[in-house]
Amino acid sequence: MKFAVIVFPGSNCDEDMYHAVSEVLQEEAEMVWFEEADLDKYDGVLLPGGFSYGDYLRSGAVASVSKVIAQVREFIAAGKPVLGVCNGFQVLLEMGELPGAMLKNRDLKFICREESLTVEQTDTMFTSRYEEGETISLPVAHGEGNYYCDEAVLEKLRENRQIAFTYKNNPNGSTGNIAGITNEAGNVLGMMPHPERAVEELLGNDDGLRIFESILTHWRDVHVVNN
Ligand SMILES: NC(=O)CC[C@H](N)C(=O)O
Repeated sequence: MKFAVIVFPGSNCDEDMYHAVSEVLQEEAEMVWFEEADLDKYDGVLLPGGFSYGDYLRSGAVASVSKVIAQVREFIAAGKPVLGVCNGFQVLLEMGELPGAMLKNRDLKFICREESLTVEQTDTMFTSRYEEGETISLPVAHGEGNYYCDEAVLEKLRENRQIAFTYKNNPNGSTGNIAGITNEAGNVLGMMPHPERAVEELLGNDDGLRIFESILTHWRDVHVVNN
């Protein structure tokens, strides 16, 4: 499986994402500068964390109208997997590919620590390797991680089983304790916690690795023909 890690001016978790996929998952990955992307040759797109365009206007707002975005939309429309982490999640929200918006953290402070999460949904191409209801621990690092949506959207997210992860101890004020959601079609996951920072014991925790393994498992199920 071949992944593109999209790099924007101000991305700072791109190397971690690349490491997670190429060194730990041991699949192909390339760093792709947002102006030079040709996403046709990739099977998965990873939108990494960071401060794209210095979080100018709102986090992810400028990146969401940058050059690569038309191709990301085509990639999503083709049903291929797109994972947005932290700033990547913010970009997907600003694109309108995921419902809701991101506000500043409830306490107006940048939060950088491990958080316990509940895996709410395992029937997705991103979470199939977890147990439903399982508690995992992942690092968070954000200033604008307070996920907001109105009651009607929250209801729809619940009904469609689009809530993938919730916080056990809501650190930022997110509606419904939401830490990560998928799109309706199920091929886009946006999440604030950083799975790429928790993929091996050397990093203190490997709870994030199963997200990448789930994507790979799904891709193999669809593409690898057993003779
Ligand atoms: N780690 C990150 O991706 C930071 C996200 C974002 N720019 C924020 O602080 O909210």
